[in-house]
Amino acid sequence: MNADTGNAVTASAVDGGVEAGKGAGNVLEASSVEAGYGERSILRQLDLRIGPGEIYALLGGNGAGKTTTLSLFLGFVEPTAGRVRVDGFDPVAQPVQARRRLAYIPENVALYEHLSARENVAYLLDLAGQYEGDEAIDRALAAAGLQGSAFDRRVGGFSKGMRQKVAIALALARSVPALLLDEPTSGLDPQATSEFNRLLDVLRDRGIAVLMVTHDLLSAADVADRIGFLDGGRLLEEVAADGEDRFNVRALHRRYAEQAA
Ligand SMILES: Nc1ncnc2c1ncn2[C@@H]1O[C@H](COP(=O)(O)OP(=O)(O)OP(=O)(O)O)[C@@H](O)[C@H]1O
Repeated sequence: MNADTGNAVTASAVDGGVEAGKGAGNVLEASSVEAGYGERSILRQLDLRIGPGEIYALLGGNGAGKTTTLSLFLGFVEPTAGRVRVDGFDPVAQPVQARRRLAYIPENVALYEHLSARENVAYLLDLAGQYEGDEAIDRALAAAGLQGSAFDRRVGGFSKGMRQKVAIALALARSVPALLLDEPTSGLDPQATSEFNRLLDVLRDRGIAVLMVTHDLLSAADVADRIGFLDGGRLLEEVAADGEDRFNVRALHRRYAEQAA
């Protein structure tokens, strides 16, 4: 995918304030969706619903349609049947409203390399017409787990984990109800992965609906509230976290390996 965090922000700059969402219960919703590229059908009867404060991990082998699912919510792929909503708005028919309610964090976060973390967030918020002073930005950067000493450093030298924190700070400062993540833990070491997962806990506490596309079963089992398995554009199975043990990781792994085979 080519979109970056800035695209969503820029597109949203034209829309005024974010009024209460129209989606009753579900922030991200795909119902009986058929979608593809040209004549090629990719997503088949896709049903996906993610509520406020819910973290949903979408797993599936290469080519299963995970990124296409993210593209649906971003309005880059138009369904040929069914319905897609972001906080009640149709991403194709109402792109400005839908994108204003959405933050998208790609596998590699694109930032302005010569600007500091604080300047990046300030600039992107300003473009969105949502700049409310540096104090709010500092609060968002701190909530995203970035160390204070990094606020004024150019992001050019930041690790993937630090760049994600800047992008999440932007999402927090924009007060978006929904967040899309594309393979957020690929290339992160176990400590950075664990830090990232704890950051998702913060997003859950703030009531943000998170759709995370990933191959990282352990991370999904650690942080997700529900895990969905996509295969050939169909959602084959959904499992929900249950009790203290949350998920049976061995069973999940078996399931995933069978499906990918
Ligand atoms: N822009 C496009 N035009 C045509 N076909 C595409 C396009 N983007 C993706 N596809 C095809 O759609 C199918 C699903 O791709 P998608 O990127 O959604 O899968 P994925 O589950 O994200 O895979 P991966 O884990 O490899 O990222 C693949 O067969 C892919 O080749």
